[in-house]
Amino acid sequence: MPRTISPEETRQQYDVHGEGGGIGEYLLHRAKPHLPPWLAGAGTGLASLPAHYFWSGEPGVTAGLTLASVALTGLTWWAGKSTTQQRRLHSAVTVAAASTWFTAAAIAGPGAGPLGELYFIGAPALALSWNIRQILRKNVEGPAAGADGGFLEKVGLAKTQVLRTEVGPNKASFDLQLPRGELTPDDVSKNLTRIAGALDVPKTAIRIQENPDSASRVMLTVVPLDLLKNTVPCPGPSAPGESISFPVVVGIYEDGTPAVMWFPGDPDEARNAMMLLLMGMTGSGKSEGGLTALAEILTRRDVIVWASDPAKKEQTLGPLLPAIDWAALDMPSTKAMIKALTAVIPARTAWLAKYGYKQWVAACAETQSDGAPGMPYLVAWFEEAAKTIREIDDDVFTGLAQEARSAGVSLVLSMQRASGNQVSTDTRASLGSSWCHGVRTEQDARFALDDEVLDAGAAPHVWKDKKPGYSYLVANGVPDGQWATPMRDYLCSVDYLNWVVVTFSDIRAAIDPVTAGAAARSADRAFTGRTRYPMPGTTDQPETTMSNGYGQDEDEEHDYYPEDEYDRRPPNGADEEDDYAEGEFIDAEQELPEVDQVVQLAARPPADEPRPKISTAEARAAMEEVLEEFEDEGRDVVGPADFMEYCDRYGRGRSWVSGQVAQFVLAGRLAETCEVGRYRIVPYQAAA
Ligand SMILES: Nc1ncnc2c1ncn2[C@@H]1O[C@H](COP(=O)(O)OP(=O)(O)OP(=O)(O)O)[C@@H](O)[C@H]1O
Repeated sequence: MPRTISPEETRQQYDVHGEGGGIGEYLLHRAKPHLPPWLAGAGTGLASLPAHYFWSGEPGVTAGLTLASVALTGLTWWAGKSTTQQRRLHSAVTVAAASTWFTAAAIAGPGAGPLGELYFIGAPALALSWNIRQILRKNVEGPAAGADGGFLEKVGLAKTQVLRTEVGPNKASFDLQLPRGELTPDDVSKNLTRIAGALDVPKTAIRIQENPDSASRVMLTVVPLDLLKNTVPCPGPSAPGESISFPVVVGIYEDGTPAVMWFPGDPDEARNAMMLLLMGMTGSGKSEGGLTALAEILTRRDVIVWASDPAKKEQTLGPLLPAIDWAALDMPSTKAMIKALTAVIPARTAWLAKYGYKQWVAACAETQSDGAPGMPYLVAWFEEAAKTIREIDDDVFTGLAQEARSAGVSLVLSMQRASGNQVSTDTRASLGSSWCHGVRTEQDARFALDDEVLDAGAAPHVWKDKKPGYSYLVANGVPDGQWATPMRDYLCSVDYLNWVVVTFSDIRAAIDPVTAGAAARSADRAFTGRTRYPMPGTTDQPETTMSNGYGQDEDEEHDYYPEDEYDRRPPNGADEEDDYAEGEFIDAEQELPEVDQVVQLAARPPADEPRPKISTAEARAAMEEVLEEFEDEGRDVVGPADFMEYCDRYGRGRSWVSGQVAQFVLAGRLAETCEVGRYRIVPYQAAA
């Protein structure tokens, strides 16, 4: 890396070119730095003469000089411990040789025995050894090459200085001072590929961050090893049962910090509600990333999701459908959802204003002071939005995105390529946040990421579809230093998605009367008759919610919210006939055993006595009670057949009970054993 050129070096350069005076002066000047070892040698020789004159024959001095010689050598060795081993040894040998010779010369005389020869051979040899070290330490290529071996010059950043270096285990950051008025951060961005090439790392390993206070300073970050290359399974909900105003964690950055996004705005943080463009070419992992975000959202207590996927229908959203309030899986219902949103947004904004909220905050979802039910946040998620936009007037989304912010609504549009043909510049601009996965070309990347993010080193076009789940998140609340930092989306297994759907079903918010009323008036049966999907583990068929009077009369708004709207499944399910214990196989050919006695245990219930009608929530609670009773009885292992003995308490058939047992397994309350159909009870604390 370059260093500052000192006045001394400048003068040396000046003199090298022979412009500083005559030859004698030049030679003296060049020799000066090498004279000290010679002067020290000469000084030692000269000092030995008076020392011998005064001290010869004095036994005390002899002992003192010998001790001083040893002490000086020891001190040199000790003092040299912070330097290189080579320099430490060289210094100690020099001091030992000089002090020993001086002691001998002071006692016996410098000319005694071999002392004279030793001096005239040893002193120049030692002085020369120091001169050689000094010459080798000097930069033979001259100051222009710099301490970085000319690296920055090679990559087009000549005269740049490194002000600060920070080196971590897999990350090196350099604060660069560019030559003022000559280079700008743009020149660094233009040269990122050269820098990456020179360092032999991929382009995505290099990023720059401009200094907000100076256009002549940038921070260059190099992350040589790709720590994101392994799939990162979703570690579980980040804030289970909390408000949607908590951050939604969707992946990790390369330094292991979580990648988070915020859906509602926060006036204290000057953060707007998120309107998100989720983009990436086919196979880049955007749908899986979307599922990760949706799964997080669906673990929160005060948010509902409306989602549309007219292209892939149930394929993408499949496992999450039971937790989604309105899933529009064809174009007519998607259009109805958009129409409903245009009515819902002003209705919600008016409600917020009525209760004195400037924008949606967690308190909006609580019961209000006058007893009015709260209003959960609404996330409207449009998969394959390009197809939808082709079918509708694109400007609808522009208006929706602009108005949704103040209505406690976030819009998410997912598409492969937000080009001008697919989505208008206005809509793109109104979305504000983007989550960009691999794309085909740099031009495509520009549809989702601003030039400044690309200039800072973001390069999703390098990934294409070869690195699924790699992404850049440029969203409200994400510090701009992270915008060009690659992240890896968590990958959620279907089991995990099922677990989320089941585990949080009880705390998940239901739609509020204002939103439901406005949607019903606007979309009518498309909303009121929307399909509800059965919980995983049950065999119930998707069910269409009944037309329940949502409709034209505004005064009936509070009636739009029937309490048990979600418990409309027929209480006995469609499978009651199938009400026998697992493992009971009846061989029709086998002869029946003879009856030897009849035991009457209890009066039989009348054959046509209906099962008690209780809601699904009550039935689930009863199942949980039964499980707890088993636990209290000290049973370790149970199976669906055990639960069936108590089916009157749930009023449900065998397949419903089996479904619930499957849900206990998904929730970790029961664990599979090696015996099919038998499950070990996991105590509550261990299951949590
Ligand atoms: N975060 C991830 N980590 C590891 N692998 C992933 C990740 N996300 C996706 N994948 C893999 O990439 C494949 C494609 O992902 P996905 O279906 O989400 O792509 P897509 O961008 O939605 O494509 P399309 O537009 O065709 O639906 C997945 O089947 C999965 O195997």
